[in-house]
Amino acid sequence: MQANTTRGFLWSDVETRTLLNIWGEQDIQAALDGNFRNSFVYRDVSRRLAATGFDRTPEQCRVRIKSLKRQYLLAKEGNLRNNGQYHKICKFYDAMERILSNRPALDPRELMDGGGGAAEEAGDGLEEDGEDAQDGYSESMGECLYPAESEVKLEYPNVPIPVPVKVTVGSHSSTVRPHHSGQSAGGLPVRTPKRPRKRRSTFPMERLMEQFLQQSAQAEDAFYRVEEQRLAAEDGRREAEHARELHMLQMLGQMFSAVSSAATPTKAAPPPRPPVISSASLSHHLGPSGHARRPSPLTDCPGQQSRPQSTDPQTLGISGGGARGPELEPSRGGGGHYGSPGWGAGSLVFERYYSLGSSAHRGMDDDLPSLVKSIVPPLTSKKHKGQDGRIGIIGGCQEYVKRAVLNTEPLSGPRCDSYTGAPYFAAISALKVGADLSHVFCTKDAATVIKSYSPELIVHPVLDSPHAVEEIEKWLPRLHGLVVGPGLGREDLLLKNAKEVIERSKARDIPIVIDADGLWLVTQQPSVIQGYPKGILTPNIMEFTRLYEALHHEPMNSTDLKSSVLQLSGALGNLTLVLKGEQDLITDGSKVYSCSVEGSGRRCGGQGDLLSGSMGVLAHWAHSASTAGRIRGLNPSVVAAFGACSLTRQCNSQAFQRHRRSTTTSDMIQEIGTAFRKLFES
Ligand SMILES: NC(=O)C1=CN([C@@H]2O[C@H](COP(=O)(O)OP(=O)(O)OC[C@H]3O[C@@H](n4cnc5c(N)ncnc54)[C@H](O)[C@@H]3O)[C@@H](O)[C@H]2O)[C@@H](O)CC1
Ligand SMILES: Nc1ncnc2c1ncn2[C@@H]1O[C@H](COP(=O)(O)OP(=O)(O)OP(=O)(O)O)[C@@H](O)[C@H]1O
Repeated sequence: MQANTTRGFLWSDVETRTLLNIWGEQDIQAALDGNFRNSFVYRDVSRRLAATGFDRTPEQCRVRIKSLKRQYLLAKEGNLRNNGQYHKICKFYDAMERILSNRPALDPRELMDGGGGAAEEAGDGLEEDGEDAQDGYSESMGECLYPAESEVKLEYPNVPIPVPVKVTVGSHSSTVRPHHSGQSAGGLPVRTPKRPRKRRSTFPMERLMEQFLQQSAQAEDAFYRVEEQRLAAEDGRREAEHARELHMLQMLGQMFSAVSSAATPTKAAPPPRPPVISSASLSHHLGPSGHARRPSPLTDCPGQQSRPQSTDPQTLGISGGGARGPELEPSRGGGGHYGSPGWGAGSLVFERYYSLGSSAHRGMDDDLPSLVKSIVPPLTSKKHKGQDGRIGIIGGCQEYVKRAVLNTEPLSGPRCDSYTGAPYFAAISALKVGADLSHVFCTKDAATVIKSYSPELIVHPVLDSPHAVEEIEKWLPRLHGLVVGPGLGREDLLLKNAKEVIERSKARDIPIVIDADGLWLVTQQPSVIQGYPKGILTPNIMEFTRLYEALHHEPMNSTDLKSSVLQLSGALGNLTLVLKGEQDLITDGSKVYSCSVEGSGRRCGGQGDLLSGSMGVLAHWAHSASTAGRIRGLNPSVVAAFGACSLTRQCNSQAFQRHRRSTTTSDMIQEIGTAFRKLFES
């Protein structure tokens, strides 16, 4: 007698093969065919198996066979034969194939409903089959795990099939209730198969695939969630580390300044008052449009008299497009004032110099380049359009107007307020830096022209409409940053509308950058932006001088620009100021930072618009970062200003390397992507 290798409910391969040999015998198959009351057949199978040395109950045999049939069916219908996978699903595929290919069809009810009446008849009840459990089938439930979706293409014989062989029928045979009274040749009762029940069986592979795909998608989701958490944790760790380093550097800086002030007590004394020059003398120095009269913020329009005339070679007018006169070259950028070694002293003023890249800066406590890097939002697939910034530009007009005089001075002639380039430069720069949407609010006539420059811009022809403020205000809830002034012109109506928009934007806490003609407005009505923590002014030397004199009612000291910016910022309620020039001076009234990223000698018009447009985006990012606690101890507006200055200068340098003297602002805009990467993403 063959040794019984059965352990518990597990079927060994030898045992399974023996079972299959018995089950495949012709008489057994014939008895099973079309016969759903088959317990007597399995009793015979069990007896024959016992004769080979394996003790299994009839029910165990039936369940094992059922399981094997499911595996076979799955492998066969899943078309796995071609790719050789079928053996993985049905180990005994070949044996099953050999046996079942002689049968007309495989009865799904044997697989799906516990073998018809057999389960009811089997006195032993159902036992869990270890191997079946491993296969993932639930034998005890008597069900296939695959829900009904696609029909199994199985056929049933219409007529009872005679059973030509003798099968020992046990005492339970009496319980078999044939539908037909006919007898087989062997005397066994032959039953007409029941009308097929409503099929719960369906082809499982599709369902399996669906489940598999669902699970893969879930696994992928879970992976990304974990990955996001990991990145956030990493960010947090880096920020904490950075904050700690900053703190230590600050402490070191304080120690050094304490030591140095103790060593040189005379340094604490106020610097000697430098020679004073007025905007008039500066204008005289710069060109023929200078005016010696000291302006008043309320009644005077100092710039109006010094407005560029067509004779000024630096004016951007069509006729003035030639190269700047060589005699003007040194005066631009303060004629060396910015670089003057004299402006380093003064106990109130802490200087910080930065040049290209974070490694080259010589700052002690505030690592501005790194801070700018830290505010740049990551590019992830999880974001939606608009999240990285929706920026609005207030400016752009195209009209030839006779200007109404705002002061007592006579107007020296018609003035062309026709600026469509400036708002375009600002808006496209905002996009190129990384804003998702850029809106231009301009006059009706300018809109088509601006739109024609770029389809990427959203242009609103509302600035001169009777309901301009209401029209623009509708958009404010959607804007993250506002740039007021590029190409705004100086028409009363437009300035009035711009002023109202600034007021309403302040009420919404939107960062506001004011440049060009917007500064003209501030010169006349400083209160429009005074003390607003999210405001930034970006004057060039002319605009700065006008502002200074309007606020201080005295000529500006142009030899100590650092003190001047501090004073002006203080007078404007610690507003952030950027004085553009050979070095850009940035302050919020507490310290002066200097951005001296190398540019070039090329000073084409529109560079300021690139600066203000990109600053609008960076201001949004910086304030968001600050709200999220990623910038501590430093005014976010200062960080944004420093970022935009570095970027503009880097663009200038890169464009100049390619185009030399023919460099234009459009060439610089082309460089924004690479310049940004080089400065902030390397
Ligand atoms: N393509 C365009 O449409 C452009 C339009 N722009 C717009 O033109 C309007 C007037 O702007 P302006 O800048 O001409 O302002 P202003 O009308 O106040 O003129 C300033 C004067 O100062 C001179 N100046 C500027 N910086 C100087 C410096 N560092 N040293 C010596 N002189 C200096 C200029 O050459 C000019 O003569 C604004 O609305 C502005 O936005 C400019 O942004 C340039 C490009
Ligand atoms: N002498 C200089 N050397 C290097 N960079 C400079 C110099 N002067 C200005 N810049 C840079 O050019 C940018 C624009 O400054 P600019 O003085 O041209 O502004 P603007 O006159 O307002 O421009 P716009 O022509 O748009 O009105 C600033 O970011 C500044 O850093």
